[in-house]
Amino acid sequence: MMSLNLPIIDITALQSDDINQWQDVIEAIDKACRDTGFFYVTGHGIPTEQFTNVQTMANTLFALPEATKQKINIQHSTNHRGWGQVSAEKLDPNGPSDYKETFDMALDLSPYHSQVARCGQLYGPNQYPNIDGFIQLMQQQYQLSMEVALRILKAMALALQLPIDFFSQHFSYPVSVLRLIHYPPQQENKNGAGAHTDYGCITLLYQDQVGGLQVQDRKGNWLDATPVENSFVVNIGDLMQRWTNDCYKSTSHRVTSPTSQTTRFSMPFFVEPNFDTEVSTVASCLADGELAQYKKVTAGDWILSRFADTYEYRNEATE
Ligand SMILES: O=C(O)CCC(=O)C(=O)O
Ligand SMILES: [Fe+2]
Repeated sequence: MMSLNLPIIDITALQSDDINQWQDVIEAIDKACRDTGFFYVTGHGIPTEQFTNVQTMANTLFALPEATKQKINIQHSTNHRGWGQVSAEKLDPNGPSDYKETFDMALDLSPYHSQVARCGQLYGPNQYPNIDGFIQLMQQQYQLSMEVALRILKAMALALQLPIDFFSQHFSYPVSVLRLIHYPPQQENKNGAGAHTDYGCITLLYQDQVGGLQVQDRKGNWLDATPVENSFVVNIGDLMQRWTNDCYKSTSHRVTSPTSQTTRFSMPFFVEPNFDTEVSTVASCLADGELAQYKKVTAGDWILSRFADTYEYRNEATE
């Protein structure tokens, strides 16, 4: 398996109030988005210690007895929060089930919030395990990740000759999700997570040093996205691809399971805007007379349609 030469982009400059300082980063991000749609980001400002703490917390969660985790099973959540058992997901609908255990959290809204009435399938309360400090640490991580994401989205907007807040303005009630993933080792079947594209704007992925993430290049080859310490792997999701008329590519990726006693931890932050965000091709991504390839879509409707492909139990529930 070949390694992939994904660019490593230090985004420290995006913390500067002086946008002139952003130029090199903007150009590097723009190039990576037009090329593989995958890049590493360093200089995000989140200390290593924070990730270590979250990873320790995740280990505690996944080590709980099965019966305890069942109490917060995502299959009993109307708004897709909580613990997902091994094989609950099939990211490649035509492939085998994913060999991974998950925990999803997002914006915590009361069941009576007006957004919940708007879309109860994506908004509402979280389901948390009863572990000291868990809620606070996860909410912190969500907040910190969101700040990094919005900085990157601002750089992308500028790269696309759009107003700086073109994307970030749609994050007052985001449906973004922070997910913890535990990949147990396997002997035979090597699928950890099936080939897929992500649904949203971008994804920030923290991964430990075990490896297993693979990205498909333009020729269809699967290449290793080897771990880079203290970085996020950033990739483009479907909504951004639609917004940019394929200028920015939503690239297929998958995960192979670790073998022989190793477990792998990863933590994607799926950066997804307000449910009602209308996504239609931006003018700067169309040449004169060129037609948009995608119809206008509402972010939430798009995400729900992709969910339906991934989780069989959701279809059973709605049929
Ligand atoms: O665990 C990983 O490295 C990637 C997971 C992923 O692609 C996803 O959950 O969408
Ligand atoms: Fe993914």
